[in-house]
Amino acid sequence: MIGVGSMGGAILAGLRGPGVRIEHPITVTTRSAASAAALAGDERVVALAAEDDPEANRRAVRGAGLVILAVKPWLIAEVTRGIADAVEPGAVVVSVAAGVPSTAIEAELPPGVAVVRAMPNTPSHIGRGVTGIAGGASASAEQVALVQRLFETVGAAIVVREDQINAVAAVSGSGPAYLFLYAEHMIAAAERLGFDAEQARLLVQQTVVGSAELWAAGGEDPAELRRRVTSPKGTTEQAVAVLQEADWGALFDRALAANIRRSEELERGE
Ligand SMILES: NC(=O)C1=CN([C@@H]2O[C@H](COP(=O)(O)OP(=O)(O)OC[C@H]3O[C@@H](n4cnc5c(N)ncnc54)[C@H](O)[C@@H]3O)[C@@H](O)[C@H]2O)C=CC1
Ligand SMILES: O=C(O)[C@@H]1CCC=N1
Repeated sequence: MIGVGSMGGAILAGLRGPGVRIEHPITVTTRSAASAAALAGDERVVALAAEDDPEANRRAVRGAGLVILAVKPWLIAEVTRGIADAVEPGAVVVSVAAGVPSTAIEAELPPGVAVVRAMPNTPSHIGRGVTGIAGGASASAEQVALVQRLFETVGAAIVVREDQINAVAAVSGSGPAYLFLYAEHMIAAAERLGFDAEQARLLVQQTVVGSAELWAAGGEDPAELRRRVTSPKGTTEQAVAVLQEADWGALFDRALAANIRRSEELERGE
C-alpha cells in the first residue's frame, strides 16, 4: 500500500482488525519516517518511509500481487510512474483516488498490469466500510472480484461501472463527513439548550450510533424507523416539519452534485 493517511490508514486498520487473517506481511509506504515508525512492532506490517529511502515505493511493490495506491489524486500519476518498472507483471493496481480515471493510471503502467478503482470510506477502519469497485479496461472480472474480496474484509463492497465511481464517492465515500456534520450541529444545538459539552456529546453520539445499529439490526426502511419515533400530534413531528422546510431532497441533490463536479474537475487535472 502506497500512502497510509486517512483512507489508507483506515483500510490498514481494518485489515489488522480481528477476523482478518494476514498470511504475508503487508508492505506499506509512508512519506515520513515518523509515520513508518508508528507502524513498527506489528509483524503483519512492514512500513517503509519514502523520506528515508527514495526506493521505498519500488521496494514495496516488488513481489506484490496487489498494490493499493492511497495518495492524493494529484500524486497518483507521479507515484504510479515511479513504481511502473517494479510492479510485477500480472499484478493488480488498485487506486482509491477520487477523480483519477483508470486510463490515466494504465497509461503509466506496462501492459499486463491490471488497474481497478475502489472508492471506500473511513468506517473501513473498524470493518464497517462500504466500497464501490470498478475495473479498468485492463482488469478481468476475476481481478475485479479479487479486489471486491479484499474490501469485503473491511466492510461491504459492490461492483459498479467506472462511470458510477464519482457518484459512489459523493454518496458513501464522503458520506461519513455529512453524518459527522449533522453530529457537530446537533451537539452545538444541545449545548445551546444548556447541556455541558460532555452531556451534549453523549446524548448525540448515543443517538447516532444507537439509531444506526437499530437500522442495521432490523433492516427496516428508515422511513418506518422514523415513523416509530414520530407520535401523531407529538413532539417529533414538530421538529421534523421544521427540518423539512429546508427541502432536504433538493439540498442533498445540490450537495452530491457539487461533490461529483469536484471529481470531474480532478479528472481534468484542476
Ligand atoms: N479520506 C477519505 O475518506 C477518502 C479518501 N479517498 C482517496 O484516498 C486518497 C488519500 O486520501 P486521504 O487518505 O484522505 O489523504 P491523506 O493526505 O490523509 O493521505 C495520503 C498519504 O499519502 C502519503 N504520501 C504522499 N506521497 C507519498 C509517497 N510518494 N509515497 C508514500 N506515501 C505518500 C502522505 O504522507 C499521506 O499520509 C485520495 O486519493 C482520496 O481521493 C477515497 C475515499 C475516501
Ligand atoms: O474528499 C475527498 O476528496 C475524498 C474522496 C471521498 C472522500 N474523501
